[in-house]
Amino acid sequence: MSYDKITPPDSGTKIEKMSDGSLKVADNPIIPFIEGDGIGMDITPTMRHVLDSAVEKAYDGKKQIEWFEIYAGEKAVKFYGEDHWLPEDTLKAIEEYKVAIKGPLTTPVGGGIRSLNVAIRQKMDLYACVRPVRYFEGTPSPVKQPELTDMVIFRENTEDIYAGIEYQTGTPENKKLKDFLIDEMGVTNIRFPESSSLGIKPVSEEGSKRLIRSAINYAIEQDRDSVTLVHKGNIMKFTEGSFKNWGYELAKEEFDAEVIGEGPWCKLPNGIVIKDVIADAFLQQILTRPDEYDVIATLNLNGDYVSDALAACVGGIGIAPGANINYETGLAVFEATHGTAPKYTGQDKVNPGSLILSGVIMLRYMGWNEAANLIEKGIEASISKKRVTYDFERLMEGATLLKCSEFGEEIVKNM
Ligand SMILES: NC(=O)C1=CN([C@@H]2O[C@H](COP(=O)(O)OP(=O)(O)OC[C@H]3O[C@@H](n4cnc5c(N)ncnc54)[C@H](OP(=O)(O)O)[C@@H]3O)[C@@H](O)[C@H]2O)C=CC1
Ligand SMILES: O=C(O)CCC(=O)C(=O)O
Ligand SMILES: [Mg+2]
Repeated sequence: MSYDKITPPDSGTKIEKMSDGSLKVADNPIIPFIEGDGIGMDITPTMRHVLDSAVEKAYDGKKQIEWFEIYAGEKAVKFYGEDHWLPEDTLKAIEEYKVAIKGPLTTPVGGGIRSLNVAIRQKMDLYACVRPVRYFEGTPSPVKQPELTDMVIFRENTEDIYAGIEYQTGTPENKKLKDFLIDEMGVTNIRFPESSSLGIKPVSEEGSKRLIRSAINYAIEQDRDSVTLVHKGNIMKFTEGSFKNWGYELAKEEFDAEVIGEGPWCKLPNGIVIKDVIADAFLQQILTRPDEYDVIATLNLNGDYVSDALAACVGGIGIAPGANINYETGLAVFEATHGTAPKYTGQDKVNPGSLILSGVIMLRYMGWNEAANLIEKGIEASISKKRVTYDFERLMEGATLLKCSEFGEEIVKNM
């Protein structure tokens, strides 16, 4: 593949997807990375240092990641020029090297460019946003029993209102759509038609089923107890309600699930329960009875809200990791759940834990479990010694405040 402005490292090997579905990962895979805006400049170098140290230690120097910097966001504009927020080079590199990791990217509110994070997911068709939420012993938490929270969120990543089909009030497109809805579809309940902006929420059977299928497959592989479909189908009957119905249909047709009692809950032959809950009730129950939930499958916007809320239960957004995956093509981009936290940019202050743990999921995806285990051990030990960044330190008694890079060193020391 030829690139316009970037050059892959001289040494290193591409990760390949094999015909049996597995990934072929050499001892020196090339991994593209996007530094990210805002605190990206703080957390990304720390993440790379921790991953490199873990790989070196786990494999006695026999394995090594060959990092390949690619660009998006503000750094892309500096490197490629005005309006080049997501260069073609970047998409090509992700496609060519299959597995990449990124820092957060800024999205302006109410105007300006649409989300580059969402664009990467949509353009690469990374339909499953997988966000595991677990508790690390000793982490400060606002809930009484944070150790009861152990969930893996599967958030649909390509549809829903994130499709960006929106028409601002006052534009000709908005008027055209409104006229169509009122005159041809007989819509009477747009409360203030003259001043309403409009948005469209596409939710498909195919998109819902592939996401729910990946959640059920994960539950089977990881021996989990249940998969819960989280939706707001009482209000949005044909989008969120259909998501729920398609989920049960898939469980029965593809996984031989049997209906429990009157239904609609059902059970797979291996005992995994498929159930559903309305999103607002779910958001209160994750605080009151988190142990009733395990793998979660939900739509894009619900998944966004649920991710940050669950992260808060186990110590905050500073240690909430994520992955964007297409299980058919094998393409995967790993990224933290949090954003660019601009007020902390360049201060070497924030918690790099989210991006480091995203790196841990990436190592597991590559089959490098020994290195992943070392990093988790290092994080656990650093937290239990109360040597932590500001977000944990302000909530812990007797903790030592570390900078972002110092926390990275602490993890390495404790591996
Ligand atoms: N995937 C992505 O790239 C994402 C990008 N974004 C984008 O990021 C920008 C900022 O979004 P915003 O809503 O402020 O959300 P952020 O997640 O960036 O920050 C909100 C708050 O979360 C806390 N926080 C975030 N990251 C860390 C960390 N690493 N360590 C410790 N605390 C952390 C801070 O809390 P406190 O103030 O209490 O210290 C911070 O003020 C927006 O442009 C948004 O669109 C948002 C989410 C995801
Ligand atoms: O793209 C953005 O700016 C926000 C994305 C986000 O909040 C998320 O992925 O959780
Ligand atoms: Mg979010």
